[in-house]
Amino acid sequence: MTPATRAPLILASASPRRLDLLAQAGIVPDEVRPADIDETPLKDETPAALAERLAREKALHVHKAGSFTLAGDTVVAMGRRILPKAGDATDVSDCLKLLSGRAHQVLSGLAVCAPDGRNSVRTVRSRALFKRLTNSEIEHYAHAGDGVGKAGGYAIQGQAAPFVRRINGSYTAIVGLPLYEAVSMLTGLGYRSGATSPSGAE
Ligand SMILES: Cc1cn([C@H]2C[C@H](O)[C@@H](COP(=O)(O)OP(=O)(O)OP(=O)(O)O)O2)c(=O)[nH]c1=O
Repeated sequence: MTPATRAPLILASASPRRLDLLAQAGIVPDEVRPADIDETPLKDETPAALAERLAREKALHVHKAGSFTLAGDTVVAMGRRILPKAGDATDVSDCLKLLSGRAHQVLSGLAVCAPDGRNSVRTVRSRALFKRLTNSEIEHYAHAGDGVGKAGGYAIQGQAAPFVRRINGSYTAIVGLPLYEAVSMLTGLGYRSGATSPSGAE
């Protein structure tokens, strides 16, 4: 085994959740630099294509030669319909009315830029099924503030947890960063954090 290279890691994110999730994997970025990009979907862009494009753009926006850069993007969709990142209680309530009693997809774009110029991008797909929500549950949650700033207007790690009957895929992806895939991509491009690297079966 060759000695580990230790190029710095930049997390291209303003999301405290992404930082916390990385810390769970024993990875502490050397720098956190939010990427201020336009997140408007392109005409006819699919949810998966949007998540992947935004993750790539965020990573490229802040990447510096000689560093690893990691970025993610979460898109909540019902079929081809992309739900907004909720800006206020009304958005949260509109999203929950759509999500109530139905299944939706969570598309998690991931992008890693390596110090040697290589890039890796992928999308992780998860699915969540919501219970049927009462008007009072919707209004209570919308005014609690928990869903504001979240894709699809809810946070599975917060007060919306009891709304989720079932998930398929990756819990950490729904929270904001698919950890298995993120760590695999980083280590695949040569990042060494000192923490365990993924191995064996998924
Ligand atoms: C569905 C869901 C989304 N979210 C969050 C994760 C993301 O932070 C957010 C989706 O917006 P993103 O644009 O993916 O991320 P962000 O704007 O918060 O941060 P940045 O672009 O700087 O990295 O929704 C949850 O926290 N829990 C959930 O259950």
